[in-house]
Amino acid sequence: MADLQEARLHGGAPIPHIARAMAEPLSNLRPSAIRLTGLRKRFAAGGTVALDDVSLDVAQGEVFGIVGRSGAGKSTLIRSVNLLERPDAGRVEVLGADLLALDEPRLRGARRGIGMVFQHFNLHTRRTVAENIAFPLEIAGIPRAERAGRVAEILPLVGLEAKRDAYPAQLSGGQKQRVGIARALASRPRILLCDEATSALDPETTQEILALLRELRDRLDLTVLLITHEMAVVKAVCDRVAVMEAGRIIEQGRVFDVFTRPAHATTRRFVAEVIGHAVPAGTVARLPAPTEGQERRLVQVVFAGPNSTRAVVSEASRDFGVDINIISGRVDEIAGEPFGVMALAAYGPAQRVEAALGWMRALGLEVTEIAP
Ligand SMILES: Nc1ncnc2c1ncn2[C@@H]1O[C@H](COP(=O)(O)OP(=O)(O)OP(=O)(O)O)[C@@H](O)[C@H]1O
Repeated sequence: MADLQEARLHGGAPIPHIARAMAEPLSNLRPSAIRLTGLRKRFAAGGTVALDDVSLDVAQGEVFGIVGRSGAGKSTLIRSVNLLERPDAGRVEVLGADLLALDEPRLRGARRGIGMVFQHFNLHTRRTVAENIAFPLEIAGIPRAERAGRVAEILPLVGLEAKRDAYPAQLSGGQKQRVGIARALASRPRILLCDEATSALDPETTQEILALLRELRDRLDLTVLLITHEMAVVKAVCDRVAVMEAGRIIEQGRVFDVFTRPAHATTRRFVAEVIGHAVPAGTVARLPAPTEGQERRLVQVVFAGPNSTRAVVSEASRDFGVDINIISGRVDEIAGEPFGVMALAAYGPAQRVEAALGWMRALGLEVTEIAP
């Protein structure tokens, strides 16, 4: 019961090992790579507001995800970072440069430091893999010999040496996206923007591409900003995430914190898609009713950090004299940290049930009521 005593000593505040898990995010330790301030964008007078006062700070070396439903403003936001979309108001700073203040030649230079990967790869079908990768360098006027050198440097990074002379039609979806990533890296950017880069891929290939992005981030010290409508992508690859809705960022934070403590209802729905803790109504209907003098509380318990594998249910049941029925449960890993979620039905005299749930909360677990 060491954890319980520790939790009591700390009066229900986050206990030290959980506080440690929430330690300094990368964003506080490294300078900013992308800083967006007060961005606004409306495509037509009286039309939808695509960006409504959006501010965002992405640290160098981070993989930062923007998640939101269709129409939330994600594409407009990511395209604002290299000014493919010009905001009506606000400030766009990339690696310290104020992009909106640059003239055209300087903006072209700044854009070479920002690679972009697209959902549908956008490859030239009549060019080979090597020629596709070299294409942006050709446009930038880089001599042939140097282009060849860069291509030779990049191909092994994306695992495509053997496909150098293949045409896009001869490649799988995952290989096509590797070409898309290689092409984005051709100008040796410091920043990679990924616009739904895995949305056209099957789940297994998605995981491969996401792993590649992380590996490239580590090897090349890239900053990666990606947009997605899938929380599973965020879970697999991001360090931090911002959730967008109707042109606004409604929540942002470390992926682990957003998954374990989503503050906004929309975020909770996104998180539920991945960790699947919704309890079917039929299951709830079949649960036994509480007996005379007892109550039944349906709760969702989120286990994070060191307590994710603790025998909380049996401890609570034994120490507080309540019966606990496990309706559903799973343990997972998010951003390398253990994480579990369970739906429980607790039966017993009201005070004892309340004490058991209070004890779980004091351990640092998130306990929320599920509507019966
Ligand atoms: N070129 C455009 N002209 C007019 N309206 C636009 C244009 N581009 C986007 N919009 C509108 O701006 C809003 C935000 O769109 P945006 O594409 O940024 O959202 P999204 O989150 O990326 O969605 P999706 O995943 O469907 O692309 C939407 O209402 C959309 O209809």
